[in-house]
Amino acid sequence: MREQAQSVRAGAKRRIGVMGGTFDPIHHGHLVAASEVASAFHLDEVIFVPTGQPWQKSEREVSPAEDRYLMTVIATAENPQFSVSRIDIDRQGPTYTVDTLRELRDLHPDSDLFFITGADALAQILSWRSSEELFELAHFIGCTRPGHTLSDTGLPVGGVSLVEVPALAISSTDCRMRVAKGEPIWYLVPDGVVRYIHKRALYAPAQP
Ligand SMILES: Nc1ncnc2c1ncn2[C@@H]1O[C@H](COP(=O)(O)OP(=O)(O)OP(=O)(O)O)[C@@H](O)[C@H]1O
Ligand SMILES: O=C(O)c1ccc[n+]([C@@H]2O[C@H](COP(=O)([O-])O)[C@@H](O)[C@H]2O)c1
Repeated sequence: MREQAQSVRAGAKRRIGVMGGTFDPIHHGHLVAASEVASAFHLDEVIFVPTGQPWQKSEREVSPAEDRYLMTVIATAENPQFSVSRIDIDRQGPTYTVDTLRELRDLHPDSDLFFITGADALAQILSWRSSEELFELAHFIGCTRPGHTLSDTGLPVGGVSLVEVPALAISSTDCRMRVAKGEPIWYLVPDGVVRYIHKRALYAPAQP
């Protein structure tokens, strides 16, 4: 029976989760969402893809891509199912998910891609570049997030699944504000990320 299951699996396509984000900084809300979706959708792996230039966040200064990339590596290092890709930070210009998914499809032609997003990002998806093509490249999985309504209204039928994940009312904005005010972020982000933020003096108020 076990051998049969393995042979079925051997012929199956790999199932790859893609968790895109600015990750400024990465926090436990991101990690729980990725872990829950990996389990619920039987994913073989999840690739975290830090954005290069998040064009819909252009109204605020974003930390250097290299810092956001390294924090994401630190946060995911212990999980053998998780890895981090540089494709978006190494591409020039604004980051568009359609480019991310095209590149990942070319790198993993025999895999099915599942793009993982929180309720807030899912609600904006029709404003993303080439949004109609996105649903041909990947299946989208929207996760619940405290303070946001999860809905697939207006999105292609069959192109999106909605998943309830354990609620973590954590945001990168709140983490940045806490650091700026000298408040703790222990247990909101992985310990190594707390130490990295202090080492690089990220989010600290500018010196007069
Ligand atoms: N607590 C959370 N629960 C579920 N999904 C989340 C959570 N925080 C972020 N996400 C999702 O993770 C992805 C990347 O998010 P992002 O890096 O922008 O973090 P953020 O906390 O929303 O940042 P910011 O506060 O700077 O806007 C998005 O799809 C977002 O919806
Ligand atoms: O493709 C787009 O036009 C687009 C616009 C806004 C956000 N995204 C992607 O959505 C993901 C979450 O973005 P953010 O800004 O909430 O960190 C991340 O992978 C972004 O690249 C993509």
